[in-house]
Amino acid sequence: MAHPLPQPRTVRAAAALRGTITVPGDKSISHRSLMLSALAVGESRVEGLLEGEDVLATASAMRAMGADIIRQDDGVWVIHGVGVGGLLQPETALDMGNSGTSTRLLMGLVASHPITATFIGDASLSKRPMGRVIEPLSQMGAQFQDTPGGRLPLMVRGLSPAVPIRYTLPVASAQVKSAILLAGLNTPGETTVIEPIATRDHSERMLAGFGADLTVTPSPEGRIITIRGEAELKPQAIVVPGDPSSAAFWLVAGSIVPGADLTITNVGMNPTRTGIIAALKMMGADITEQDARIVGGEPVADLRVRHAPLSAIEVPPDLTPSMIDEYPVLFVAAAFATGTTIARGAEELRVKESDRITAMANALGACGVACREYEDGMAVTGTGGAPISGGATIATLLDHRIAMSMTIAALNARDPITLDDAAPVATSYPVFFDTLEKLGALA
Ligand SMILES: O=C(O)C1=C[C@@H](OP(=O)(O)O)[C@@H](O)[C@H](O)C1
Ligand SMILES: C=C(OP(=O)(O)O)C(=O)O
Repeated sequence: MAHPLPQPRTVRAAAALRGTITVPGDKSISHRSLMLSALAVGESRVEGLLEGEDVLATASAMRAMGADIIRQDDGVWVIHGVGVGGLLQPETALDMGNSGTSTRLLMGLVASHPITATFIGDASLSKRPMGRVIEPLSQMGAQFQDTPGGRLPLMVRGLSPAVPIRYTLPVASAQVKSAILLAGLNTPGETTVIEPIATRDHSERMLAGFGADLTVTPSPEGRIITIRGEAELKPQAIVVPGDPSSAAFWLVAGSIVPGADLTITNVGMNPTRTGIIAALKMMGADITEQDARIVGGEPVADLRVRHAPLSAIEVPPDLTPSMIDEYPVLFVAAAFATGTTIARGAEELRVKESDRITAMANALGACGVACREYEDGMAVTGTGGAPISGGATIATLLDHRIAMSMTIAALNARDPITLDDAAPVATSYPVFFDTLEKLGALA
């Protein structure tokens, strides 16, 4: 969704943050809920769906391909699907806005249907690499319009029946894995993805939950995930847990603002997503997990975070996939730690909504924090808990996570920090500033 005018916003230091808050539904699970429900025959119901722009882009695209998707007044989303193999050719280009997940996963769905679709997106998405899905989906028989560099806009012509493949992921990406598995849903025979490094497993859990014939086998090469195609999906009632990637902002806020004591309820605790909690705890963060339970097949818990002195760490590279979206806010935590935190092995950060290494080095640097960029990560030298200087205007670069991370940094800065454009927050967390206000932090 294009935002015609930038929405600048200035954030000042906050007094002790205290209270109990919730975070919106998980973005990854929300996208997949809509896609799989749209492929099941019958009525699915989704509670707690993230109503952020990225997920709304998925909803519009699934409607354009034939699914009936409505939001009831009580906030429950009701979907009547078309059946696997039943997607219709969209009449106009599919506008994916800012959402890499929508784009790559939907390319997978189109790849094995006898339809053609054109994908377009905003300026940020149009710079992101699509070659990573073009390559395996081409092996399955899909055709892509000639696209030097593999960027949007991109036209995909699917093939039905498509060709099953066995594919080892060259990059640790849940989006690439999911694109192939979704293409495999409508492909005869067995489609296999080998994942040398485990990434978020929501697609596997949800495909199995919808009744697809899917197996996951650990092996020395990595996780071997096989889906038997031409499946029939059964409609489901889904409850989406709170997004741990959104909770991460409050975990860092609670850690760096003196006197803070926050409880975030109903946070998804899928182990493929909780790297940020492990990293913050290694730094000395005071985070406790309460009332661990299972909701809709996913582990959830309430998280309590209290202000605590943080110490620098070397972030273990094996945590990277389970905290890939949380590095910007981890760099903020590092800015308040004692010592120099070093994160390496995270080169994927350079191809997100912005180059998140350079974006955060520039943003924190402008606020007086010493940062050193590496090709695959960053070193950040912290204040030992004292306020950062702040007093800068930050380029948010159509990147929601840069905007929210620097908002959190502003909560313990001597001078206010201005975001040149806060609108991107709506892609994953439309009520982010409402929650800050509720906590009394938007004086
Ligand atoms: O599959 C998903 O839902 C996602 C996978 C990750 O991307 P990559 O697969 O590119 O690592 C993540 O950054 C994104 O926010 C959501
Ligand atoms: C990288 C992200 O999302 P996407 O790839 O879906 O745009 C994100 O939410 O941080």
